[in-house]
Amino acid sequence: MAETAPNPALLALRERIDAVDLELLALLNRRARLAQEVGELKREEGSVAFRPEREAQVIEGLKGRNGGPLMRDSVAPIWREIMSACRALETPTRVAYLGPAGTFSEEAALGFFGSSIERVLCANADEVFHATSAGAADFGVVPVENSSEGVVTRSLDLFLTTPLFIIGETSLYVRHNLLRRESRLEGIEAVCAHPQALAQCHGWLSHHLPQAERRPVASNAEGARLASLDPRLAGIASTRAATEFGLHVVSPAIQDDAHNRTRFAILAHPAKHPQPRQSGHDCTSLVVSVPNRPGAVHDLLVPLKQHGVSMTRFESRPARSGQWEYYFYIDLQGHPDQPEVSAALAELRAACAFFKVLGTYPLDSH
Ligand SMILES: C=C(O[C@@H]1C=C(C(=O)O)C=C[C@H]1O)C(=O)O
Repeated sequence: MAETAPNPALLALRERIDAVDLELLALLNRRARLAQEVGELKREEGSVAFRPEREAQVIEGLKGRNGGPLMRDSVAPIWREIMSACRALETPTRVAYLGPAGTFSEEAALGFFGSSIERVLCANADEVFHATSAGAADFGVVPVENSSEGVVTRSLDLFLTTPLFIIGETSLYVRHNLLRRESRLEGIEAVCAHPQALAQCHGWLSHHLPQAERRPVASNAEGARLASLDPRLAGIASTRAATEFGLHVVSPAIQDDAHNRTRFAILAHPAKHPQPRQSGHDCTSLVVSVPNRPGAVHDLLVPLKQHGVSMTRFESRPARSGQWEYYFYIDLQGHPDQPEVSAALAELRAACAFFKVLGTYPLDSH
């Protein structure tokens, strides 16, 4: 297309945008200075910098008051970045998650904390729990549930054996792409990806690459890295991973379920981070087991009904006792500071052989 002379109306509008950007920059710095003062106060009090319930309230408040034309859904990602940058002036936030760069866990971590964080890349979920327990990271991010494949069993099992608790959640639309050094499907001998991704793309792989071996590796980004080294290999990963490893997107969105979503839990150590306060839209996660007698699971649900507390999730996992015993992972709506939630929890505790609150946290505000 031939370049035309710049339209004077366009130039004038751009000048006005530049002026607004300068105002915004000055306002953001005013906000940043206030956050620094908050940081000093918190240091004097010995309290932590990151307050997920406060951040959730800021975002909810602004979404409610947004007069447009900015889209309601644009508010959360913009303010998450602003708050991330402000928080970084109080103290660095070290976040552990499954690496290498380009994983969906990284996307979840950046979506929740914003990009002003220190990244602690881990080889698997066990390492994320370990880094967060041992203090090498302030927070951990692990996948807990996928909308097409169900629970991420390793993460749930690890909740039982560590002192960590959940301080937040975030979910992502997970779009898988077939990545390769070349831009065609022919000649792919193996597809390297995380077992969850291979499962989420099972139908597509059977149809389009029936001969190719499906090779499970530690992460999708690791699969992409392997594909960048060998033209016979393909990976299944995000477009960010394609950029990271210089690969072509041979086929986009190959997951069998168009609405494929993964939910991630944000973990912290209770000795270093307080339980988030009530935000108004909270979730409480528990893991319990019941005595092995008739009606025990029914008895679990009675206190919830009696106190009008909604259950949004009920998942069972084998207790590995060899006795057909189970742990139940339960999500309730509400915060223990609400009297009905606290009463229901006390009755539940009395009905259970094992009872552990995994955390109370603001619902995902995306
Ligand atoms: C500034 C604060 O500290 C952090 C940064 C926030 C922000 O930038 O709005 C909000 C909550 C905290 O995670 C605060 O607690 O108000």
